[in-house]
Amino acid sequence: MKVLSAAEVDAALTPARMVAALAAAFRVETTTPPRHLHTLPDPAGDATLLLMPAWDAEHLVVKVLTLHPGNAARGLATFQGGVLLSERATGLPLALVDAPRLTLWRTAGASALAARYLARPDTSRLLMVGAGALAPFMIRAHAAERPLREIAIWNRRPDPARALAASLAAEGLPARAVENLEAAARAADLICCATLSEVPLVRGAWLAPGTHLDLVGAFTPQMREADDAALQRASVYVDTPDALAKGGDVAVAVASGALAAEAVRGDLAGLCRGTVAGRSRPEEITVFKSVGAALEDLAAAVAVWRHAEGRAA
Ligand SMILES: NC(=O)C1=CN([C@@H]2O[C@H](COP(=O)(O)OP(=O)(O)OC[C@H]3O[C@@H](n4cnc5c(N)ncnc54)[C@H](OP(=O)(O)O)[C@@H]3O)[C@@H](O)[C@H]2O)C=CC1
Repeated sequence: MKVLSAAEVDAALTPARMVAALAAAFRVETTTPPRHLHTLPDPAGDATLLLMPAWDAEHLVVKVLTLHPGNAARGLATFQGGVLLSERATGLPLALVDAPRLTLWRTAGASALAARYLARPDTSRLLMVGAGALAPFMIRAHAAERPLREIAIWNRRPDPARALAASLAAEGLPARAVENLEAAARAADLICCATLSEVPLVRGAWLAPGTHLDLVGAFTPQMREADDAALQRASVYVDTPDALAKGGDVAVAVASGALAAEAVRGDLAGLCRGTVAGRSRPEEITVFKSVGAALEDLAAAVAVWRHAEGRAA
């Protein structure tokens, strides 16, 4: 069994390769049983253990991911864990892949894939809300899908936004930090949020016709990145039906009655299979809400393992 580190994940993947693997995975039949979430009591802040299984005809994965809020003070990353990739037919373990890194790649890839169907073809101005671990992956994934003229980065604390803008500019991307969120949101074609915010950051009233809003962060009912008005003005799509019941934003709006569950147009599998229509008009506002799916981990782990084995993707 290969043990594949974060650096080996980076060496194996490109945004285009990741999106292609996800597009293929969403088109075939996979099984994704409900994820397990367990609380691990911890004096430094309760930790969470997440178990996410999925399989298709050839492979199976179980992602084991822990979230220890106390780890920052210990000089360790908050998220730890691995994705165990095995042969479906025999159970033979093939690889143990760095789970936090794989999660960054597949989450960004899923949003970029959704934006293929939901963003305007002439989208050229991206606003990134948040400057944490996911932000550079989200920006690179969206930038690989379309030529971006402007990349604005807003963060609750301005310094991480400035640092991220500088490092992306050094890669040749047209990135700059901004401090006025409303002005930046009004000027954007594509707004991507990846934060831990508990209050709506992006207001529906700010969205220009034709905007695509990509909501990645809120994963509990206590979390929000966009207000109800943003969801009510938009054609809303989700990564998987889980997003209707779990997480913030869409699930919260559906639970409160602010958004009818039937108003949600469909999921990423439907978009990829052509059974759900994407954007239909240039002035339509669209929302994609993701909560993550084990089938994305499966697609990403297989792509990384195949690269490490020297096999074609
Ligand atoms: N949909 C999916 O499939 C996945 C979603 N996620 C989620 O995406 C989000 C971002 O992940 P990641 O980048 O790894 O996280 P990080 O911890 O690396 O970054 C968190 C970001 O959120 C900002 N933030 C924290 N608290 C607030 C707040 N109260 N208001 C506004 N901004 C805030 C931080 O700003 P500051 O620098 O000021 O602290 C920082 O920009 C998380 O919620 C994570 O759970 C992660 C993986 C998969």
